[in-house]
Amino acid sequence: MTALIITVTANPALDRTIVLKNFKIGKINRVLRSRVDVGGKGINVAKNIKALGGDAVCLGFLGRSDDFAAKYLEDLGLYTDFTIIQNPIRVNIKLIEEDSSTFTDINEPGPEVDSFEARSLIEKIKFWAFRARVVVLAGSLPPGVKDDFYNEIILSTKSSGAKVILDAEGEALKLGIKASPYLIKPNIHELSGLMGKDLKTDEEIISAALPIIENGVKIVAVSMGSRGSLTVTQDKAYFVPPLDVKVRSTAGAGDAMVAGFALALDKGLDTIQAVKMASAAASCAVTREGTQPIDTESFNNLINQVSIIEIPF
Ligand SMILES: Nc1ncnc2c1ncn2[C@@H]1O[C@H](COP(=O)(O)OP(=O)(O)O)[C@@H](O)[C@H]1O
Ligand SMILES: O=P(O)(O)OC[C@H]1O[C@](O)(COP(=O)(O)O)[C@@H](O)[C@@H]1O
Repeated sequence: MTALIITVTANPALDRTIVLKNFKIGKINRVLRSRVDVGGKGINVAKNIKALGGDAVCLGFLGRSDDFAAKYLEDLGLYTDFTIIQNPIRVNIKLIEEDSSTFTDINEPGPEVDSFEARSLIEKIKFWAFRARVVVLAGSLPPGVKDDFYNEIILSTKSSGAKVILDAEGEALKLGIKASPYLIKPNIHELSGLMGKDLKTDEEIISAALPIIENGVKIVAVSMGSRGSLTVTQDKAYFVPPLDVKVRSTAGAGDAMVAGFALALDKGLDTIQAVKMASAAASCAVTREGTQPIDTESFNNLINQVSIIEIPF
């Protein structure tokens, strides 16, 4: 078997996207249109890897009644090996207000997971990591799963040689970083939360990223929403301004970015190529409502428009 990309989604979700003209709080709101996507961070990463011509195996938790979600992913051509748990996955609301182009996420905590279920996912990940070049650990942890979940996975898959990408927040991110994943992709709010202060300037972001790199993480890719992204390595920092696209929904932009990085690492591309793929994928994602996969044609178009500005430090 050739090397694969493994994505782990501990907290999958059905993303219900609701489009309104404008949200009137305390009133009846009529929905213009809506859609449902099988999502959650690792799953979105896998959907986008597939859309870009790669292969991925989706691991994570799915409830006993959620086999439709696995079927949906298999119909997209993805491999799945979910750990089946008692309780069903959550529903997350993605609210789009057309008039103001405002995007609001309302995420449920997710199903309760017991320690036996958590242990069996860890064992599955260990098995698959030895068949993978890249392992993506992404998203929140559902109730019952301990904050050191990602930390334990990173440590226990080290000997596999697979490169781990971690996209998490809060304590799970903090503890995960201690195990030195290859790449982390916090957004600016998540990195600010980690530092305990609001990071605004490039200099502040670079200063926050460098100690993380000194501790063993190779790449800190910080997404900054409509401001683009800043990717920091041991000796270089690359700023990518946002591309000029029509933004229809920001949900899933970070996941598309991670998909670009994962695919680039899987292909053994250098950091500049990886940043290009990640940025083009993220820009593609914002042009589509909900967390549907990106499309190859616009990706191929946008990748030529990515400009990378090296920031000296
Ligand atoms: N409003 C926006 N306009 C243009 N590009 C955006 C916008 N929001 C996100 N992006 C693109 O998607 C990337 C990831 O978005 P971000 O919101 O920072 O991630 P996350 O979804 O993880 O919070 C950004 O670096 C940028 O390239
Ligand atoms: O696990 P979390 O942090 O609650 O995030 C889950 C949500 O994030 C998404 O994966 C989108 O993430 P991004 O906007 O960060 O790319 C949705 O599919 C899902 O509803």
